Amino acid sequence: MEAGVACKLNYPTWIESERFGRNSTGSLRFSRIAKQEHKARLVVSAHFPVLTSSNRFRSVSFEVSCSSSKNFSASTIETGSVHAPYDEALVLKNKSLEVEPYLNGHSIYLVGLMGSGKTTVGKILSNVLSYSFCDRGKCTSESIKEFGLNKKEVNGMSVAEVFKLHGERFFRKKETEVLQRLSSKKQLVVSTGGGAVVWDVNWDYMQKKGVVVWLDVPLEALAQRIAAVGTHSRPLLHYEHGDPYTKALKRLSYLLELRGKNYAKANARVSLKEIAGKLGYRDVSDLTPTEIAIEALQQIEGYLKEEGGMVIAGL
Ligand SMILES: Nc1ncnc2c1ncn2[C@@H]1O[C@H](COP(=O)(O)OP(=O)(O)O)[C@@H](O)[C@H]1O
Ligand SMILES: O=C(O)C1=C[C@@H](OP(=O)(O)O)[C@@H](O)[C@H](O)C1
Repeated sequence: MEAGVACKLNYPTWIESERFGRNSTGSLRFSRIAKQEHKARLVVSAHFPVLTSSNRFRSVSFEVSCSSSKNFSASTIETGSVHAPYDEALVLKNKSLEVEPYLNGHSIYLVGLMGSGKTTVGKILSNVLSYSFCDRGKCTSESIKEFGLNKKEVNGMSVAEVFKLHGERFFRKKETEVLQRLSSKKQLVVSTGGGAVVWDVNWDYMQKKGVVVWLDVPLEALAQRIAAVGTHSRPLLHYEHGDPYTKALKRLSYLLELRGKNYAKANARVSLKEIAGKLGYRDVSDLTPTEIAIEALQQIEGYLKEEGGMVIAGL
């Protein structure tokens, strides 16, 4: 009987379709009742190892045991291993469902140096949580579109032009005005500008109904990303000389020294170095934006759990 039941059940398909969670290593048990034949209960115990950058599949070793309504003592009918894909979209969705009750409508404000992925990761978070995405001021939801300020443009001018015509202080004041207006809204993911952390008043606005998350990316990785897209839209890099990578690295090192303590005030920190280490990757550039978004949710959950849930004023 056992062999017959076992043949009809495709364990690899089960294993691939089950929720593995995000732990880098661990084990799971799950069971199915086979209704046909003799009402047999099959239990699969699966053990999965650390992910490596060279292989986004997990080699899952499993043991299948079977018991029936007539014979309760389980006997092992098969052991083996399968290659189960790591479905990051599914893991992200599951994580967002887990975090939502703790988040309870709090907005998420992403902070970090320019190029740290606030826009890229922010869009992923807003999609999975069904929150509006705001690239500083301009949001995807109609009701808040009137803010009309976004990263690339201020009143029709590029950020670089605003810096040139009106100076950095004018830009910062606009940034603060926008954060003030966003601060009364819930269910937003806001990609702030790299310098938004410097003015204390901005923290009051971001934390009024929001959790602040710092995307902590190594400087070399940031410089590489910026060099790949050019420095034209980031006026603070124009002060330096050299090729785009060198310009970015020099200025970002200076900015990190200046702002490091401000970023460290964030409620949750997403360290790319730490995620890469946890997942067994050699380099932070192996991380996908979705993997970073998953870690962001994980850190937000940790923070909110520690804070005893919904402590943010006004929620
Ligand atoms: N995890 C990542 N891996 C590789 N490139 C990334 C990653 N996240 C963002 N980028 C790239 O880096 C650049 C800056 O990202 P962006 O999201 O605009 O950063 P920010 O909004 O913090 O300035 C973009 O070209 C983007 O495609
Ligand atoms: O670090 C900063 O002070 C700035 C970062 C830029 O935004 P990103 O962080 O989106 O690049 C932009 O706001 C402006 O160039 C100033």
